Amino acid sequence: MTALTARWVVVDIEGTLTPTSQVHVVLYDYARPRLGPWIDSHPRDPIVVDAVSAIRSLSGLPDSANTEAIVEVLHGWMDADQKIAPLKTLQGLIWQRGYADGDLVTEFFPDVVPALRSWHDTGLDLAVFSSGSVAGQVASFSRTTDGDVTSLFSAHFDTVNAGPKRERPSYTAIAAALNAAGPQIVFFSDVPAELDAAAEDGWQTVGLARPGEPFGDADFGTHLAIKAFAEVSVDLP
Ligand SMILES: CSCCC(=O)C(=O)COP(=O)(O)O
Ligand SMILES: [Mg+2]
Repeated sequence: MTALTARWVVVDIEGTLTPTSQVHVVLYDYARPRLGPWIDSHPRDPIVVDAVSAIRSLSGLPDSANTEAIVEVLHGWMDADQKIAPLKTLQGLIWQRGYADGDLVTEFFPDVVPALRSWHDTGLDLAVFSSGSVAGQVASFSRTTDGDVTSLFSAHFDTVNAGPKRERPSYTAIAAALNAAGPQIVFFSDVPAELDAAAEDGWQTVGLARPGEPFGDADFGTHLAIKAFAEVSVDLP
């Protein structure tokens, strides 16, 4: 067991809290057939209008491109697992509805909720930094096989309110928003490049090398690497 001290615990979602298949299979399969109908049924929702306009400009589609062409771009991005902000925004809205309707339930790795609860009970503050939109994050924590765990988290960050996950300025922005210095934050992620960016900003970093996951055999370099949260303790200084 490795003992860490921190004020904030910041966690990634996919590959860290949930199996990658929870996102790539369950959530992506849910979103795929609903993207077109969602765009067409929300023609005046400014969030949807802005997302569609960003998709057009990022993909080089003309203003006249119809929903079918936009959905084709979105499916291509999903197939390539490109976590592009307007796609994540639309997915988040669809998942929010799916969780509210009872169609979706999040399944965490078994070590996750006991660790989150124990850190929260110890007095640590918990936050999320994921490519999934804040709306999607909150919805996915509201209906899980361990119940509603939204109250464990005091802050949520995504690529819109913080920035890309593999770039240092995103971590600088999050630390500022949390009113914390980098060394007071410990970040858990399965992606070494994300840990590198956080470490550049002075954060403590822990890699999740979960067996069977895409980064289960990755080289975590100088980052502490664990297979499950039970291998570390985090306490207040
Ligand atoms: C309901 S949030 C789903 C998470 C998601 O969409 C995603 O892309 C996960 O990426 P992460 O940065 O958490 O690895
Ligand atoms: Mg991840």
